[in-house]
Amino acid sequence: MKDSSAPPQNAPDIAREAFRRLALQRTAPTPDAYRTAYNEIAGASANPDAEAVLTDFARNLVRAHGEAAEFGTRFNRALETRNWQDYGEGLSQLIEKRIKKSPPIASAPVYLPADDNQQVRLLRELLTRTLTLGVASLLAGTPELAAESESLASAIKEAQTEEALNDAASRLKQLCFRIELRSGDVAEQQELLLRLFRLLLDNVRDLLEEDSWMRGQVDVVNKLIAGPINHHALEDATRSLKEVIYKQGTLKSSLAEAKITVRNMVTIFIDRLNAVAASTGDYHEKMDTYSQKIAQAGSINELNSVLDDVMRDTRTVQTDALNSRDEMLAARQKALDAEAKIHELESQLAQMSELAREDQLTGSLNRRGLDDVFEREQARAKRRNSPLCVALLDMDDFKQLNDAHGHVAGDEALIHVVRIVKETLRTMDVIGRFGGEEFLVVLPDTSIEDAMLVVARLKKELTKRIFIHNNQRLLITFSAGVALSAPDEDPKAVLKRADAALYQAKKAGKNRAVAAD
Ligand SMILES: Nc1nc2c(ncn2[C@@H]2O[C@H](COP(=O)(O)OP(=O)(O)OP(=O)(O)O)[C@@H](O)[C@H]2O)c(=O)[nH]1
Repeated sequence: MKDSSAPPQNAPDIAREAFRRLALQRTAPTPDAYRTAYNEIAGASANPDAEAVLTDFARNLVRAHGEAAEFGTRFNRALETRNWQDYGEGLSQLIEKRIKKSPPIASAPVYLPADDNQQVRLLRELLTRTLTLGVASLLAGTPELAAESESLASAIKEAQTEEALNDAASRLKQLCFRIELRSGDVAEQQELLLRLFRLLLDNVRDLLEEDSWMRGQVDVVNKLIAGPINHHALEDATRSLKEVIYKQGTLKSSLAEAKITVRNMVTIFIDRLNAVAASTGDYHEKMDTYSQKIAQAGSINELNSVLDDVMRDTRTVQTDALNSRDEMLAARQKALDAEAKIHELESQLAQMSELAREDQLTGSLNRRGLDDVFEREQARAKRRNSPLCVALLDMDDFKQLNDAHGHVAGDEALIHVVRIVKETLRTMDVIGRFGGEEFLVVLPDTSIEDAMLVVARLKKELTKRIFIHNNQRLLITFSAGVALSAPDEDPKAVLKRADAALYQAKKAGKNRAVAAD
């Protein structure tokens, strides 16, 4: 059943109630009177709580002081007379007054909550530390950016207002932008420097082609700039470069000293020869005079005195000649000693240079050394029109050997293989370490058939001279790819063919050699 005291809910009911109210009040149903009645009924019905809210608001204002209380009284009046229009106008005026009274936003500091919650405080502290300790020290090379980072950190630490924080945020953005620009510049500069350095090294290398001992130095520097440049690599390379420079410097100065000694010896030698030539020349002249005097001598006494002169002069020449002979022998000995020293020093230099081409573990050549040898042998093969072969050897199941017997056993096995290869091959054949457990053997003046026989001989030798580790006999085998180099073939292409043949050998069951196409 419908509650007759409840306000009407829908439009037809509200309209009916409006006409009823006008009739009861004996008011003429003009459009204005009808609209007022309708709105009154509809307003109460649409939001029965709105009036309560407005009443509360007015009541609170009345409790305030001054102007606010005046507005409260006005609203109360409007409520009593249900003059919503006046209430509305009053509200607008109140809002307008409040806004005008407030100072302009720019100068109104909006204080941040005094008690930032724990996380915000932590974040603020982290940002400050990042800027002072991290970013500023990374920017040590750019003092103005480092200073800005530190000043920004203290600004963030002290920021009390939203405005101060906004200001810090835009400074932070600006700083990031400047750092980005700066690091771009540094990376570019570094790249340019490296390129320049490489160019310089290449040129130096060309100039030093004949001067083999200097190549050791160039190789170390080349290695340094080839890989990824990190702190460790830089330290290692600098240390080894210093060592090489120091050793080469010492040898160079000893070599220079030895050369000076030889030169001095030669000078003395020539001086002595001159002295002998001079005294004997003089002697011959005197002898001519004496033989004339002898021929013209008219008496024994005269002849005796001439002979006395001859004897005296002869003795002088003999003494000079003996002195010269002793001095010359001594000088020759010194020259021989100096020459021996030069040979010794030169061979030391050659060894040092070889070191840069040598694999430290096995003492065979390294990749760089192999490149040089292959290039040299290819040129020689072309000149002599002789065949040149390479064999790429890869240890079989080496990982298994490492896993079962340890890495040291693996290392010793590699050394063992190199020793056997060196002892089995001719002196002109060369072995070098191509990669971890891969070796390249360069076989000059060898046809592909002979190269296959050489590899078979190596295999046999490895089974005969078995590798022993911790009193255990371990059989080491390898697979091989053998290739004949065409006269002008790019070394990379030869190796690629050898590698493909090696792959075939592995695929076919390992412990075998395959000749490349
Ligand atoms: N001890 C030692 N092991 C090395 C050295 N260089 C490479 N190795 C190891 O050699 C193993 C090569 O493994 P793989 O490439 O799987 O070859 P593999 O086990 O010989 O197998 P196959 O070639 O298929 O016969 C790896 O375990 C490397 O760690 C080295 O200098 N010393």
